[in-house]
Amino acid sequence: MSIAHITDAHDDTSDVDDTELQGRAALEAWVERIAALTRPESIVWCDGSRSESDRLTKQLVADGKLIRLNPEWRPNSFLARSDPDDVARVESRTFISTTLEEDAGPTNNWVAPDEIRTELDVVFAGSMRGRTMYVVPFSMGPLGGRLSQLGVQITDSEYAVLSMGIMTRMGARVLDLIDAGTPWVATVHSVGAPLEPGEQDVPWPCNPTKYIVQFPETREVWSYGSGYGGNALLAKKCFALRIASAMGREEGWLAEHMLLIKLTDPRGRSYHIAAAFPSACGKTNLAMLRPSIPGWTVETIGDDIAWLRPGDDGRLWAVNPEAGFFGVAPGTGESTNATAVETLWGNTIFTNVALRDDGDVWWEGLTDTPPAHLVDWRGEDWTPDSGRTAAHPNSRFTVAAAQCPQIADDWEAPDGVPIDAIIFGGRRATNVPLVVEATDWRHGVYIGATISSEKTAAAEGTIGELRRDPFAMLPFCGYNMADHWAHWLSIGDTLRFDRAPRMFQVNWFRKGADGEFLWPGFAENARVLGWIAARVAGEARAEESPIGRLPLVEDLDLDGLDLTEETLEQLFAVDVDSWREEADLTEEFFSSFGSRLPAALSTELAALRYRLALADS
Ligand SMILES: Nc1nc2c(ncn2[C@@H]2O[C@H](COP(=O)(O)OP(=O)(O)OP(=O)(O)O)[C@@H](O)[C@H]2O)c(=O)[nH]1
Ligand SMILES: O=C([O-])CC(=O)C(=O)O
Ligand SMILES: [Mn+2]
Repeated sequence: MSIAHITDAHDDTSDVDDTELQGRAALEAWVERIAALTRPESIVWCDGSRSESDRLTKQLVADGKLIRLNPEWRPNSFLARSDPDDVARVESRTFISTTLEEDAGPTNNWVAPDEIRTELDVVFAGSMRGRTMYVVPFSMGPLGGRLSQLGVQITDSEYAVLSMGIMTRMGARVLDLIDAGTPWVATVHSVGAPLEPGEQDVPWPCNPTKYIVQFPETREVWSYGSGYGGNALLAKKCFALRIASAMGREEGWLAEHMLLIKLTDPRGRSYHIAAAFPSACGKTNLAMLRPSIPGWTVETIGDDIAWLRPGDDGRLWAVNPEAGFFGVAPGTGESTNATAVETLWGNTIFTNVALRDDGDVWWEGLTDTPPAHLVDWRGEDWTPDSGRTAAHPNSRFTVAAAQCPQIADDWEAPDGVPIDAIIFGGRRATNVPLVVEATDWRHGVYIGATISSEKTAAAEGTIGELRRDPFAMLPFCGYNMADHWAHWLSIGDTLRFDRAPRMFQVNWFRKGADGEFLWPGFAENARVLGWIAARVAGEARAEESPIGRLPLVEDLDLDGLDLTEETLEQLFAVDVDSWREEADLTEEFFSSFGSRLPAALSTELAALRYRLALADS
């Protein structure tokens, strides 16, 4: 490993005043200050090189923290088994710390900055004792790109360093930009498990007490106690969504929980589409779709996060700030997401999947029939009749986006790609049709603001329970959600009306009376994308309904699908009574934002009720 320098972390530098420093000097002063607080044994500046990651993986394998998979099946790939109590984001311990509580809003856990800083000072004091502290400089978005931002993560987790190396553009080149004066976001992470001299480490150090604290006003993240992705890879949800959304609000752009794709129709016309679905609701799958309908292609740009900015041309431009995928393993297989399966051929870190006897990995849904014997995600023997899943439901893969066989040629375009359509979705067993188009931008913002979805395994809590998840940003918006809606409305005002993206709502998860999904989903979702593209091109009709514009069934390409009339009807049914109840719930939800709620959204709600009343008469 090339180590830029190792400093003696025990110098007392806490009285350094670094507020006047710029560039590298400011970075170094900050690193010294964190080291003085956390007291690591040594400091390593990461350069992002292959030799660095090779050295780290070797070290982790030797320490029993990673299992090297059989290189014959999966070269340069590893399995990590987390602590069984550190398997998902912990929303109850995730805080937005702003001076005023209203600036965090009713959907965030707010905590006062001075109060939490005092607490963090206590928990971080000595938290890295006996460990190495890594300094990880990274760029979100292509280095030097117009929509890109820099950050630095300090961490005492080698797993986090390796994962950040995959998920971001990490390393020495970022330091050059910092030297040149480019601003950067400071993020600090500790697993919160200091080692006493001679103490044996555990495979997955973490702490039962966790803090994931965002300070949007000073653009900082402090994360303690967890090694899990969303809590520990601070570039991702903490920075690229929570901090970046607040930055975007000040600077006139948007940080959203969205996948990005380039869709090409049989005539060779391309459309760029952004889609927001809550965690574990199909972003990665849609991002890597292989259309079932002939002549169409989907290319992947991003699978989780998009940064969007109005261009001088009146269009909305978007970039994927990440460089890798942190995807849900279960349900990813040849028949559902062959692209992901191919992407995972090597150079992948798997977390909490099962280990096969031949040294490869397995999870529910990878193949139809499980192997006769596995070691499950907890490290215990497993057979198909064990009565439990072999992989954790939120088990994940971490892999470079460049390895995706259908990555788009423009995925790293420094100015991003122009967006033609925005899709909102969620997991709804009832009510929400397969696809509906918003009548205009304002209605689209209303749809985004009222998204609700059944809970999944991506966060702690009760799976299946319905919760509001506006813009799929409930756990990720770094400021008052009502201000986020207002920001969307004002972004709409800056776009040229004929060039603004069209907005849609989709639902792959509607169920019939038998409890089965009505829509086959996955590759067949291309049929819905086909209709969306045709709407953008002005080539498909739509039927007005109280909740928006529905396709005429004859305009949907359903060739080769085995759907009964009745199923189709159920897929598109708009039940006025249930929508009245949705409207009542929306009113209640909106009222929790008090006077911060944009008037335009109350108007949209009133208009929906009016249309429902008309439909009923
Ligand atoms: N029935 C059905 N299930 C789907 C569809 N698309 C995805 N899923 C399942 O939904 C789960 C989550 O899918 P992902 O694509 O990983 O979801 P995600 O939104 O990327 O999740 P995060 O990475 O947590 O943000 C997987 O088990 C998929 O198999 C679909 O069209 N229909
Ligand atoms: O952030 C994570 O831990 C995983 C993820 O993508 C999500 O939960 O949306
Ligand atoms: Mn995903």
